[in-house]
Amino acid sequence: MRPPDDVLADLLAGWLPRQRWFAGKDRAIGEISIGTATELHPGPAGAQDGPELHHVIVAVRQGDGWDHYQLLLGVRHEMPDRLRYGEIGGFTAEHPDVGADHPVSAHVYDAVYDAELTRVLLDGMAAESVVGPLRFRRAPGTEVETELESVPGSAEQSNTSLIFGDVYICKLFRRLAPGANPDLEVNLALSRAGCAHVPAVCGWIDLAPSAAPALTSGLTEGETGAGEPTTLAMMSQYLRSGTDGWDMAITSVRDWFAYAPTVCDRQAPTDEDAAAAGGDFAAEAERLGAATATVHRDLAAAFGVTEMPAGHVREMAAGMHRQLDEVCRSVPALSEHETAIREAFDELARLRTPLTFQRVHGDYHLGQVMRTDTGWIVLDFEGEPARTPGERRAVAHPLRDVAGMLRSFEYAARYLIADQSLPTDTALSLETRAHAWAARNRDAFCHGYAAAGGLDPAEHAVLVRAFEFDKAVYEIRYEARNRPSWLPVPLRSLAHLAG
Ligand SMILES: Nc1ncnc2c1ncn2[C@@H]1O[C@H](COP(=O)(O)OP(=O)(O)O)[C@@H](O)[C@H]1O
Ligand SMILES: O=P(O)(O)O[C@H]1O[C@H](CO)[C@@H](O[C@H]2O[C@H](CO)[C@@H](O)[C@H](O)[C@H]2O)[C@H](O)[C@H]1O
Repeated sequence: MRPPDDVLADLLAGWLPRQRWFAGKDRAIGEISIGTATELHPGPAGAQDGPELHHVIVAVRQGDGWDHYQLLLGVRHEMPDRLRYGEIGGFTAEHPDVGADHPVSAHVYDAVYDAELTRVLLDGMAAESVVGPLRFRRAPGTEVETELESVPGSAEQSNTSLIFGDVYICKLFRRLAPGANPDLEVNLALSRAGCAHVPAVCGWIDLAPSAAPALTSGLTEGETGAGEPTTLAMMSQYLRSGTDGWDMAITSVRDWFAYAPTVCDRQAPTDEDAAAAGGDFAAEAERLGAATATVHRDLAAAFGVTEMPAGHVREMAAGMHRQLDEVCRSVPALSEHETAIREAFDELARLRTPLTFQRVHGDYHLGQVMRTDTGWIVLDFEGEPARTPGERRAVAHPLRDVAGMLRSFEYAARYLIADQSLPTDTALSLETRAHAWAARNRDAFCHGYAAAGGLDPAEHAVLVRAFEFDKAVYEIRYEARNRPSWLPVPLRSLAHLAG
């Protein structure tokens, strides 16, 4: 028993825009339709009075475009308090045994909060089950433990991750794109190649190509995944000793801000200043740079490299201008920096050197790396969520990732001072310190990257500057759509970059 499609669509219209992973907060929802619905628990022969688990793909129209989201829906007659947080709404259903004459009330909710139901995912992967169009997979040579309870991850993220007993982390891709997800593809290839900087993949779930029509409404032919299975979820080894790079960086920034302003307000702090402030991140930033160069080397070995003629650089610059056109229309505050950004893109277009492209991370930032007891581990090779599937899997220049991480140092430096209500003097002093923190860690990261065999960012300043601006423009659109309250963070750091 699940809500009739029209009832579910109505309930979702109010609930979806409140979800962190919903990527359309800047536009009104025009229409919602239910694509596939697959009962995962109790299954056709199961008991009728226990909680139910349904896997549902919904298509959401906003303006002329459709997006497809994956949901795990729980259905119960009685909602325990511990699940209220995920409640989507109540509905009236036919009684399962006696039918329409005896309606019963029920609740539908986000089942990621219900450990009683999410274990079905582990069971499915352990047994390599096939349920309707859903195919559960185990990584070759891996056994999947099933007696584990899940809790949803608390990290800042665009999808939803379930942590199973500190053993596995299973990421449910929320906004689906047809075809193999690059996160799975790259992680499998890098693990196979023995790369020490990625977690082991333990299993995954995909959607059979026959169900692809549920995902392709409104897409062009090139974006429809060409008969491949679509990745729905990926389960990896949980890095229990790990700390998120973002959390580490923010701790360091906090120490830096708290330290005596007379010293920290210098534009180029010394090692002694940093040591006295405590929580210095520069040594980690340098190690992170080195790990990044190693991952780039392994990606090049696993997927190959492509020499791009100089003409391609002009096309790349044109693409950056196009994104800027679009984002300036939706976020007018960006227009203030438009001239400086366009100049950087034009300078890029004038470069005459051929460039070596390869598979890269594609959305590299401090939230995508974890410091563990064995070193830095790189996560989430999914590419930027707002890009098309083709763009996410395309080769690119490795300094694009470097620029992404440089932007992340700028973000971390300004996250704590995004509050608009700070008195002007305080804001100015903190901005100076933010700049100093970012400059120190940017330098350390670039040094580590070049020393470990990566291209030296200092020798490719035009490229790095254009990539940084391009990323900043992307971020402004991302924040407007996903986390409007964060918009001041990239806007402020952009003001600095645009000088
Ligand atoms: N293998 C892992 N072990 C421990 N924590 C992880 C692991 N993978 C991801 N995380 C945590 O989950 C967060 C989000 O992961 P990520 O793959 O970036 O998700 P999303 O694509 O939804 O942003 C990371 O920042 C990290 O804190
Ligand atoms: O990690 P995702 O693949 O979901 O990436 C998206 O979300 C990120 C935020 O969760 C976003 O990153 C931006 O915010 C980060 C701080 O939360 C910051 O470290 C990054 O530098 C900044 O770009 C990312 O852009 C987006 O694609």
